[in-house]
Parts: sequence; structure tokens; C-alpha cells
Amino acid sequence: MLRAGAVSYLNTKPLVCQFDRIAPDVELSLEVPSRLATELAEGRLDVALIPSIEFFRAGNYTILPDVSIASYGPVMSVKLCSRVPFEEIETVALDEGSRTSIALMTILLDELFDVVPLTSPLPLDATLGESGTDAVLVIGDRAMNVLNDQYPYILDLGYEWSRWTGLPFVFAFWAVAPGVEVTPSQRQAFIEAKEFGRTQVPAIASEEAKRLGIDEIQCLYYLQHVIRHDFGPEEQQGLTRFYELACQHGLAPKGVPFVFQGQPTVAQGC
Ligand SMILES: C=C(O[C@@H]1C=C(C(=O)O)C=C[C@H]1O)C(=O)O
Repeated sequence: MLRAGAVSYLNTKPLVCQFDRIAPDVELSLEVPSRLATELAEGRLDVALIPSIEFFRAGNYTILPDVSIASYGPVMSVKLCSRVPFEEIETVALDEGSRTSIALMTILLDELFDVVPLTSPLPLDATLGESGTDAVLVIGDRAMNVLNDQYPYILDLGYEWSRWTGLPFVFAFWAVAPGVEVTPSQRQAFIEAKEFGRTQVPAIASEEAKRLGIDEIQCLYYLQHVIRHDFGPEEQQGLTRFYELACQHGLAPKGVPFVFQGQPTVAQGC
């Protein structure tokens, strides 16, 4: 059995709906993104939907094609919530579930607001108000529940990225650990699961809205129009730009090739 790990948030539900039926020879577990990255790095998983920055940091993973967690414009679930104007931020508490959004925030604060904040962790079970910092970075389901009147300044990092670069942002994709063999039919199953999940979005939205205590229309909108699950040329362009910036900001090493399983290697110019 191939051991796979997927993100436990709402945005991933369409990628793993009826996964056991579609990929019977893959054993699937769910976790927050940062833990998936650790489990893949430590050999407890063979394939994982990891934060994109962790792909660059590992340097020796390959990619399963055609599937990602991406957005173009507002993403709704990755928010920097601040008590002070962004250019005055000195301290930020960082969602312990995140890796990529932390890197994205670091780049955007530096490039757009000339801010390099002191950071501390925001534990997974903490409420935002507990942090005592100027700002908090939250991702996933917890971010969708932040009400706009709780913080006077909220930066949607997906929106800010696309406004600045004109590109989509790729938060996560399926990465394969070195030495692991994924068969062509297993590879296909990950794509088939995405295609099946797309047809199930209304049912997923209805079920998940109840579970998370959020509005069903908001859930449906998020899954149908906000999160992109493909990994096409535009997403790859967005990922390449992010990689270049991550290198410039010292957040990732240079020279990591984007190797998509079953496709010719694409060398990256960073
Ligand atoms: C859009 C999101 O992307 C997530 C954010 C990640 C990160 O910050 O490391 C990783 C995986 C994605 O699921 C989200 O969860 O809200």
C-alpha cells in the first residue's frame, strides 16, 4: 500500500472524496499541512499534499501532475489579521499548520510594506485573541471563521499575491518522496479523484458547512470559485515566480527542478 497524506481542511475535500473506492491500493490519512511535510520528510508517508515551499526545501521530491490547491485572487482562507496598519506590524503569531503561507506573508510584508516582523507560533488549538501580537497569520478552516469586525486590518494573501504578480498562487500539491514508486494507475487515481470530487462539490459544501459552522453558500462559493484544484501552465508560472522570490528572500535553496512524474523534466531558472 502506498501511504498518502492529505490536508485536513475544507479546500482538500474534493480531492479525497471516496478516495478509498477510487484508489483502493492507497492508504490515506489527513493532517494539517505542516505535519504532512514533516511526515513525508521523515519517511512516514510516501506521497503527501505538502505546502509548496516544502517541495523547494526538500529538493529531492517529485510531483504528481494535474492536481494542486491554488487560487487566483482572494483565497478567503489565508489571512493576516492585524490590529495595526500593515506597515506598522512589528510582531506576528504564525499558524502552526502553515509553511507556505508563512513564506508568502514574509515575502509580501517585506516587498509591499517594508516590514520584517518578529514571529512566534500560534498553536493549532489557540484562539486568535490569545496571541498578544500585533497580527496573526491564520490558514484553513480556522481562517474562514475570522469575522471581519474582529480585526480592523485583514490582508487576504491570495488577493495580494495575484494583484501584485498577476498570477495564481499554488499553496500545495502532491509530492512524492525519493525512491517511492507510484504506478501510472495510482497516479491516474489521484487525478480521477479530483475529477470525481468536482462533481460532488454541492454535497461536500452542504455537509462541511454543518461540520464547520459556516454558511453553506460561502462553502459552495469557496469550493466552486475560489480554490483551484488543477495544476496547469498558469499555476506552474505562479509557482515558479513564488520559487524565485522564496530564493531571493532566503526562504528556499536555489536549483530545485520541478519534476512531474510521467512528464519530461522542466528545469527552473532560479
Ligand atoms: C489555501 C490554503 O492553502 C493551504 C496552506 C498551506 C500553507 O500555508 O502551508 C498549505 C496547504 C494548503 O492547504 C488553506 O489551507 O487555506
